[in-house]
Amino acid sequence: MDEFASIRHWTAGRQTAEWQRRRGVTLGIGDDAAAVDLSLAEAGLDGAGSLLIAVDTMVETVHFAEGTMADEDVGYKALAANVSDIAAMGGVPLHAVVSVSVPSGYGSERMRRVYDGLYVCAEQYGIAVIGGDTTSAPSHMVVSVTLTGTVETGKELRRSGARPGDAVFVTGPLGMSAAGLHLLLREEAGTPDSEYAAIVAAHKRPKPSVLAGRLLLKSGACRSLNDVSDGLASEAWELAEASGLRIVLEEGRLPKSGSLSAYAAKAGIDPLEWMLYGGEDYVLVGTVESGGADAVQKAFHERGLPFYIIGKAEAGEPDVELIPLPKNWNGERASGRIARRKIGKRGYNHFDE
Ligand SMILES: Nc1ncnc2c1ncn2[C@@H]1O[C@H](COP(=O)(O)OP(=O)(O)O)[C@@H](O)[C@H]1O
Ligand SMILES: Cc1ncc(C[n+]2csc(CCOP(=O)(O)OP(=O)(O)O)c2C)c(N)n1
Ligand SMILES: [Mg+2]
Ligand SMILES: [Mg+2]
Ligand SMILES: [Mg+2]
Repeated sequence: MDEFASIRHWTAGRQTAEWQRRRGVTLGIGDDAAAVDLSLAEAGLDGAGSLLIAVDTMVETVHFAEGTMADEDVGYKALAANVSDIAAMGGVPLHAVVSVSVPSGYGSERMRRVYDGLYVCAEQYGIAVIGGDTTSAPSHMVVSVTLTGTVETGKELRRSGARPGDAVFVTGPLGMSAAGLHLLLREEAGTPDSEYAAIVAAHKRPKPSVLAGRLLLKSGACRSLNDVSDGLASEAWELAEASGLRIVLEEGRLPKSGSLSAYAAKAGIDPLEWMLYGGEDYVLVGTVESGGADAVQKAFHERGLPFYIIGKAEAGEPDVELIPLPKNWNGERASGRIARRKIGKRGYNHFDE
């Protein structure tokens, strides 16, 4: 199959013209560029919209490897990682443009499976796939997705809006993806123990919450927002630096799932390592004005969505600190309080030595 037949094989007949038209697409895959009527794409917003644009790339051996992700999972997660960035602006995802670089030995069927997963994600989040690019690659696969979205103009939730006194929250459990990756890289038997299905699923099929971002935006109480791709510590640092303040997290409030605890105990690893520095959680972290925190939490719980207050923002130089659990005390107390621990700007960094 040549390049053009392959592209048709991966994409043709996946989404109806009506599905695309509802997202403003007037010209989809097949010409020099796609065309979108933005006035249609804004439907559903509470007022005039701005265009959001994000791109994230997945590289074989860096983001996935044989044994950690099936081909379908790669396609799904390449799009889901971008959905997470649109959600982190309080926006609604709309259109995806997909670039793939494929080693010649991989064959068209394997890429079709990548697209099977990608279209599952597109269906789940209401996204129109409108174009892309295809090249060969020397030895490893690269999948890059550009995703557009829309958000009420001037209302997008930025990293820079936190203020001293805000409550810091996360919208889901932490560390599960890193634990799942640890298991997948070490599992010799093949099929992992079903007890750990949740951490494996968190790694392969993250579920970013667009609804969570929309609730935060509509609440009027959310002041800053980010998504957790590189780890809570790294993302909290981004909020602290963008907003110019100190973020103080409480270890005892960080949401920890049962399957994470069980697997960490088995692996002999402190789960806090994964919760702070693991990454790929694709939950949202941000701040709400403290007086509005209860109402936001109620709105989340009414919709069956998790919401955890995990700390607070304080005036000061950009910094991230952790109030440890009593078990981690070394007996020290600073001015009558539990000694806080500085949290380094550590997380997943592509250029770490
Ligand atoms: N090669 C690049 N050229 C221009 N901008 C970039 C490049 N790589 C990243 N950025 C920008 O830098 C910022 C941080 O990127 P990144 O850490 O990848 O964000 P995220 O973790 O949300 O995906 C984003 O605004 C992104 O658009
Ligand atoms: C085989 C393999 N090794 C390591 C990882 C862990 N990992 C790779 S990239 C990454 C961070 C997130 O990816 P990035 O490209 O930095 O996303 P962004 O911050 O741009 O959203 C993590 C934790 C993995 N997923 N798979
Ligand atoms: Mg990125
Ligand atoms: Mg992000
Ligand atoms: Mg990153």
